[in-house]
Amino acid sequence: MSRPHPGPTGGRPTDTDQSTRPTPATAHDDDWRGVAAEDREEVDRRVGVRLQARSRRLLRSLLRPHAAGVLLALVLVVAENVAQLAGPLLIATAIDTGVPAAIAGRPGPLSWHVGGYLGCALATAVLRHAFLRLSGRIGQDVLLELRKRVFDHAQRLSLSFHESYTSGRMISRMTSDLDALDDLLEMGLDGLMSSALTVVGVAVLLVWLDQPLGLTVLATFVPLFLVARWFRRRSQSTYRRTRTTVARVIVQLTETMNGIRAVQAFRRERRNESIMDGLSGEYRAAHRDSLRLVARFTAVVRLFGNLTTVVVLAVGAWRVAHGELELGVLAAFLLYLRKLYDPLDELAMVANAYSSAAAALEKISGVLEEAPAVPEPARPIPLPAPRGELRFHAAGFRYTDHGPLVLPRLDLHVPPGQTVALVGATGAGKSTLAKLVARFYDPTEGAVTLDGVDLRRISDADLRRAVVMVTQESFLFEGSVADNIALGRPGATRAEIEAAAAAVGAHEFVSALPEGYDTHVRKRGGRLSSGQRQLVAFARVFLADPRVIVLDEATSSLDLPSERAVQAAMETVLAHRTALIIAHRLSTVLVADRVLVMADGRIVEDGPPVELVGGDGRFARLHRAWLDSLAPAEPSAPSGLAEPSAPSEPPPASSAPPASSASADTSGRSGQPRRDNANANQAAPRPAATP
Ligand SMILES: Nc1ncnc2c1ncn2[C@@H]1O[C@H](COP(=O)(O)OP(=O)(O)OP(=O)(O)O)[C@@H](O)[C@H]1O
Repeated sequence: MSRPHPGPTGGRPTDTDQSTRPTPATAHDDDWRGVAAEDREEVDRRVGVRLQARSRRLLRSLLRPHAAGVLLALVLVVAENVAQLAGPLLIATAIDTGVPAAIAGRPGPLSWHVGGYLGCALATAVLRHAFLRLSGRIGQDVLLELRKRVFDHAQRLSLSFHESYTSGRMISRMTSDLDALDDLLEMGLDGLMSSALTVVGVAVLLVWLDQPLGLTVLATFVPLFLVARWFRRRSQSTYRRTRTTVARVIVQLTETMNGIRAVQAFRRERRNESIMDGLSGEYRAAHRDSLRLVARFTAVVRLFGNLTTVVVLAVGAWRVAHGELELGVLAAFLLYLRKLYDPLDELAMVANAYSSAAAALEKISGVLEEAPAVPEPARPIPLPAPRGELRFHAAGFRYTDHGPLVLPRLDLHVPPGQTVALVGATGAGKSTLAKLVARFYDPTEGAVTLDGVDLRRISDADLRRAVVMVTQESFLFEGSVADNIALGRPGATRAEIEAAAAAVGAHEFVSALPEGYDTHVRKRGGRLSSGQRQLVAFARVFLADPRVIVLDEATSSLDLPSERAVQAAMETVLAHRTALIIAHRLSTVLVADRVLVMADGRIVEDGPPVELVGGDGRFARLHRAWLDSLAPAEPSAPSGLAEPSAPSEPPPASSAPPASSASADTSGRSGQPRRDNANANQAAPRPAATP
């Protein structure tokens, strides 16, 4: 099920799953695995067969735990159908024997027939009720299980999968696709079982009642079968298209709503409207095509039904007139005919729901088949007390199989407890390096180790305990402030949560909130300011107490007091830990023990910050360029360096860090010598705060 494949999601087999790595000979055969064939409306026979087999496997695995229930449902529906089918038979014998006997003064047989008919009617009602309850419960249990499987699996799929798959498509799998399956389970189990049984039962009875007429009716099944086959083939691609187009609508909706601020800020409403109109039009067209198909199919089935009734009536009447057939038998025959074609109509509906659900299952099973690109090791090496020593061993990385080499063979050693600031122009590879440390991705070549152990050999639990990445977003989940801090260490006591908040200086503002630590932060922490959100995120990390922190430090949006508070909190959190900081502010760069200047995925300078600033390397030039940019009268910054954002606006350290200003607001935690302190105090604005 979870066999890795070289798909668009970047799922790469690792050394932990060598045994299942596809060989080159099978690479072409794998072009349908996972979500690889998801956007294809037309698939060749080979792929179609495999996709259907995969869907069936999933359905079987979902139904297996309910085997006993499904069996009981089958028994109930068979019994119900028997009871229902007995009705016309009782009427036939009542007409042919019961009524004449009653006319002759013997009401006994007719009363038996009437009583039997009543019993059958009651049994039908009771059995139907029991069947519907049972099948409804099984259907909902199956859906619950599938929803849970998809959600759990999606959470474990790697960042690379979600980056290319998008949340909109995931939502589509969890909503409209599951709804399609719900429709099938709701009406399908009932419709399919009772219709199929009725058709078979009626067919047998018709032949038993009168062989020539029965066989005439059965002959019409041949063209019906051909029509059904045509419908099934056509509906597969139509429903595949319906599922794909509805997913596109949801993707567009999700993207628009997630970026509603940007949409309004850039007046993108018109453009979005035309995109949405196009996508909705495609969805409507696909849906309309499927409805047309159903309309044609049901109309043909009806036509067959009615034509057959006409033939049976004509032939039957002629035979009754010639004494070859009893009137009661003809009446029963015509009643049964109705019972034959009504379920055929229903079978058409079931086939419709089945095609829709099959297309949905194809997509859902594709997601479930995706393997995490960073799988848990089968035999992890325990890391109970990590020291925090990081090493890159000729680590190379590309985001996609054929994409550019973003990090070409990187060698790096970070001793335990060292604070390393990563600087460099945008796109230099800082975040990529940081993400490899947090194991959001595995290196394409080489290895990254923690305390000498390849990250791929460390269990998720150990790795998450040892390494924590804090991103710029400081993502807060819905829930209270305390809940959000406790994410760092689930099960932490209230006292521990408050102590963590106090350690990073968050206790004061949290206590001042209307309900203190129990205050609900609202969606994405919308109730808190960005500085407060960062403090909560730091408290979370402090509580988690990891050995290694990877920090994408961005405080450019903060006002001065908030930035100071965050800076102080950060220093508390970083103390005695190995830290890799994507430094956006010079204050951070200078408190680091070491600066790595990156360009094109390589480390081009490496040393203590004061040394680099004092030298004549890239970092020093960047620094001087920024200083130059602060003096409008003087010549502008030398070209060929990362440009400061504007002459009057200090750039983030990741572009050009000004040493001077940073010294003014750092506490000197690192104890590094400050060769530029004299400069610092006269210097100008803070680099990342307001100019
Ligand atoms: N998910 C991704 N898929 C494909 N390419 C990516 C992805 N993320 C980053 N890249 C590419 O990798 C290179 C390095 O990006 P990275 O985000 O590591 O740079 P960075 O130094 O952190 O930049 P910034 O300071 O702007 O965040 C860039 O060329 C970028 O386009």
